[in-house]
Amino acid sequence: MDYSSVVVLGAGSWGTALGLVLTSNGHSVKLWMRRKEQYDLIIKTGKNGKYLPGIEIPKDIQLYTDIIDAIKDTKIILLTVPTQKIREVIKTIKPFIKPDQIIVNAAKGIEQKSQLRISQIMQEELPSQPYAVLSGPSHAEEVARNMPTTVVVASEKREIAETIQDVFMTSTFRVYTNPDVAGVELGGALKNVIAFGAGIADGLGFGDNARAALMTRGIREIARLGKAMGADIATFAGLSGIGDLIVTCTSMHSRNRRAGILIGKGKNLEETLKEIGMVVEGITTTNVAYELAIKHGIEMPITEEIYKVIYEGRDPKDAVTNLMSRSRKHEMEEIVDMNNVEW
Ligand SMILES: NC(=O)C1=CN([C@@H]2O[C@H](COP(=O)(O)OP(=O)(O)OC[C@H]3O[C@@H](n4cnc5c(N)ncnc54)[C@H](O)[C@@H]3O)[C@@H](O)[C@H]2O)C=CC1
Ligand SMILES: O=C(CO)COP(=O)(O)O
Repeated sequence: MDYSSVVVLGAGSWGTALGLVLTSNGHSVKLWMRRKEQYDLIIKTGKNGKYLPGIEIPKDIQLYTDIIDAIKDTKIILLTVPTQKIREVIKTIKPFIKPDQIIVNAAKGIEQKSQLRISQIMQEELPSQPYAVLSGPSHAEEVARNMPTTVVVASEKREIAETIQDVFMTSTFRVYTNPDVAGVELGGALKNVIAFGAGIADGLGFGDNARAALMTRGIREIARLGKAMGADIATFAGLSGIGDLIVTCTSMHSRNRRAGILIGKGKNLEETLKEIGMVVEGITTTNVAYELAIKHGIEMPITEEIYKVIYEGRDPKDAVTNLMSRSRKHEMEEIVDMNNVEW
């Protein structure tokens, strides 16, 4: 089968950058955007405004504002709208989608209302549709400049994962496969919470030690929740787990980290989101992760403190004090049974 035609739904930073990868790989690419002003701006300037400054959009990328027109005659539908809008987009295309069109999700989040991952939304809305998720350490700003990047694509069906691997792979965009859809989706979503926290630490004026602590203890709590939710714990040691956590906690491209920095410096949430001007998935994911931790009985102290900062107005300095003064722990507490270990 010919997989050379792809439609990208969502023309923000990520959708545009992935559109560039696919075009450079010889695919025919359609880019759908909801807003006519954005369409007009790209036509007029050849660039995508604030979403990807300084990057030329090749004329080969066909622009659409009509989503039904856009998905026609394509083999792959790539989702790059913010997570909370994905169900709305799927519902819109549902009556028009063909059974062999593969949905590839590249958004990183969990639906707030239902607490569902994107593959679970697909199960509800389009259960027979072929599905894969693409995730990993990959800032749009670098991908759009052909800087070496590695990602992972997960699907329950090996054939689909390998098809999507071939479609995206270029000499600068290397794609691995993984069967663990839950792990890849959860790693990509939950790292944004920790990155937001790492940003807060930076905004408070802390250093590399605090960031390393948040990343190391953060991946542990991500893996704890992920395991309870059916993911393979090994996935969190991979590109969509620790890999994405590293890039998001350390890069100034990260919207989540930058938002955290502003909060750490004393801005409120409204000012922060306005200043970032792009989706900060970690805000809603913090809320969902906090609730999921309670539901599954999992200790997630970092997530809990970030939740209280965002949603209950806790002073970030108090959040740090709380984390530092927790009762003493064994580093491997969930692996080592302290009552039964000779030590
Ligand atoms: N920017 C990046 O480097 C990366 C982003 N992602 C993920 O990709 C997803 C999108 O992120 P970005 O492109 O950064 O966001 P963005 O804020 O740059 O763009 C989001 C786009 O979605 C559009 N949009 C908003 N509401 C919509 C709706 N109801 N219907 C249709 N379109 C709508 C906006 O107009 C905008 O064009 C997020 O889940 C993010 O976590 C994943 C990897 C890298
Ligand atoms: O997921 C990302 C990089 O892999 C993008 O993270 P931000 O949304 O924080 O920019």
